[in-house]
Amino acid sequence: MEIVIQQTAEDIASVVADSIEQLVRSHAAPILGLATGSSPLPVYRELVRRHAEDGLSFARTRAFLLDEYVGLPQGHPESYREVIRREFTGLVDIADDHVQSPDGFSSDVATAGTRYDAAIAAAGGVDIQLLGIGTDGHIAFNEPGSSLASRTRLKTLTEQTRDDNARFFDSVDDVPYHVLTQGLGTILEARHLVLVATGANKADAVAAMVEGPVSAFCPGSVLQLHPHATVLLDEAAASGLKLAEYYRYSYNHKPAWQGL
Ligand SMILES: N[C@@H]1[C@@H](O)[C@H](O)[C@@H](COP(=O)(O)O)O[C@@H]1O
Repeated sequence: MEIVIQQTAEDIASVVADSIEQLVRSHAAPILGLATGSSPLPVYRELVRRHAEDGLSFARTRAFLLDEYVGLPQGHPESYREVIRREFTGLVDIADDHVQSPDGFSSDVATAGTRYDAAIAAAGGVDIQLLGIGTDGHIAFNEPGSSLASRTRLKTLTEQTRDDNARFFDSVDDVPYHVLTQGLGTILEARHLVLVATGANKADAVAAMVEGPVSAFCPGSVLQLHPHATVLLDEAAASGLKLAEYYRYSYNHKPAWQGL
């Protein structure tokens, strides 16, 4: 796992956008894994800017979302399908039918996960998977206790996550209890994992993910098992890391050709 500490969320966005741009320009059929939440928003803003100003095209790109609420009506503004359309895919030239999400609107949520994993595999797998982390250490919607080998499936949100996400709804009572989420095993199959965390409220979860034991108790810690995982942090999110100085030193001495 590589830890990259930057001053601001915009600095992080620029580094991540470089990596995505390199993939999208060089690959015949790039596959992006997209995350919702506020952490990746500066990355999306930077990609939209590069699309508008530098001609960065996503016409050959396909995208898979990490997760989706279950029980919201189709087209609900806070469904992750709508959020990603509003924040990113609707603002660039990626075809709408090239963006897929777990079908939280399905009458058959029990099998929706299996169908979603099959769709990702049929597309050839995800090249770059963007991730955030919840204050309880969850990635996508894999709450503490999620199997490290889990596949896309129905999960129940913790009260902490429902409280954290209440800011997007009129009240916490409107936050669904259930979600469909890529499993930790599904996420591990992406070729490059890129996790972004900013702010002091993420410092404990980041420390547990990076320097704690690999444990279902902190689902983000599963990144320690991936051969190519990059964690991008601002100073506040990195403030609980014991080896922060080493991570800075290592990144500063990285060969220029290596990229993320
Ligand atoms: N399902 C999403 C996660 O993918 C995201 O990482 C997390 C943190 O969100 P934020 O970046 O807004 O803190 O929120 C939600 O629970």
